[in-house]
Amino acid sequence: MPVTLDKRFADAMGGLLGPSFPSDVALAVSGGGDSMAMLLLAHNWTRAWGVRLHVVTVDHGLRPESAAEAQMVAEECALLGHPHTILRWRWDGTGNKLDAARRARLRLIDAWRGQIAHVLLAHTRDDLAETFLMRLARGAGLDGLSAMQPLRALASGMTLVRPCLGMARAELRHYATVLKSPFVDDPSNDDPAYVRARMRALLPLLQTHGFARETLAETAEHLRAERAALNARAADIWNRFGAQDGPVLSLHPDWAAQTEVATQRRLLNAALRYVAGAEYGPRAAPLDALVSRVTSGGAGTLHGCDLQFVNGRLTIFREYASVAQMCGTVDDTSETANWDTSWTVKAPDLKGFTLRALGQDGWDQLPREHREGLRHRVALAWPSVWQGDHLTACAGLTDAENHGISFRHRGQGEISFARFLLSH
Ligand SMILES: Nc1ncnc2c1ncn2[C@@H]1O[C@H](COP(=O)(O)OP(=O)(O)OP(=O)(O)O)[C@@H](O)[C@H]1O
Repeated sequence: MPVTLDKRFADAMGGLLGPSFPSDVALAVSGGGDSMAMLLLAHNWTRAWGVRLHVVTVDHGLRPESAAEAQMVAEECALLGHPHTILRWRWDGTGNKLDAARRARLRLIDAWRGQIAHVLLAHTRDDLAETFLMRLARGAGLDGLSAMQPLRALASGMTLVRPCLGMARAELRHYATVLKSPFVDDPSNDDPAYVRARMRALLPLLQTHGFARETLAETAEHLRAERAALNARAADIWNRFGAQDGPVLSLHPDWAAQTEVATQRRLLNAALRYVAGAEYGPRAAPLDALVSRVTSGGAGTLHGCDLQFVNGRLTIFREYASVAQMCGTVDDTSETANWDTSWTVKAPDLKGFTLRALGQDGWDQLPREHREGLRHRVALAWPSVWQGDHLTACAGLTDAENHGISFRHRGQGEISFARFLLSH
């Protein structure tokens, strides 16, 4: 079996990232059987391709053993010769514990990865079937039911890669066992307090009534293909009618007449998620209302975005009201700071500066010549750097005008909307 699984892993990686592989990829390894098997598979694979692996474990501190488990992964990585990082997180006791941990994990890995775009996760065919059932129980639509994709670009520029989606959990655990890899079993995987664990327990029962796990996984894959086809149609419309100017998207007024409603919804859903840097799109009813409004010439706001007609084009940008409260003072000697998920601010030293949205008071402080050519409503939501009440720099101005402080939106280079649209 190990040989077969190595070949399947290599084929999956070739299909997802080939033919020219990135020089570096990150691997999220919890210490569980699936991700420890993935570590070995990736290790064997990189030997053939010369790709550098960077392994990361998030110690959630939710169980007393978590630090030792992270250490176990560190030791295995040392044996295999790959760099390993432990990121620590502590739950503040609010919200759903596992959900909060998952979100924090992605956020921490995103902040840690630096220039590495691809992060490999060890989700299996069993996870695919379980997730499908969970989403079905919640009455999800196409996006929810086809949620687990082998390749998923996030608005932040991080791309999640799931090369083990075609493999069963039992196969991966067997692989890890045969190769004598240590791994741990997280007891929360079987704790009926969690919905995923309940679905996991339900699957064998369903199987006896003719609902094969494989069929559920296949249905999820069929829906994924439908979703990909819809994304491709939306991308085609975008390529014909759309334009991106950093964080601002716009569409030629003819776009709506050429596009059926399902594709209009798809395109706007993706645009809202992209501009707001949101993990999920808006709910169906408000999205439908927005689509009918903007396709008949009206403006609107939804999901942290503002949609206005500017010079005849439907223009989509960050809504000021959604970022007006985001304000933080940098308290260490950092050269970079992140703002509103999609912006990076760089300066020789940001210590003591405050980062917030420009707002009307910031706009009023911009020299008149700097305001020319800027759009007031768009600019209000821009990140800006302040010293007390004094505006020092803001996005939309040149680095020289900003005294060497630079603002970079992830749409400027790292991940364009066109790319996001095809792989979200
Ligand atoms: N604490 C963690 N640190 C790093 N990566 C993690 C962590 N927890 C989960 N992951 C990554 O996310 C994937 C899916 O997470 P999930 O919680 O569903 O994993 P799991 O079923 O416990 O899997 P595994 O057996 O691989 O740990 C894992 O396969 C792994 O790649």
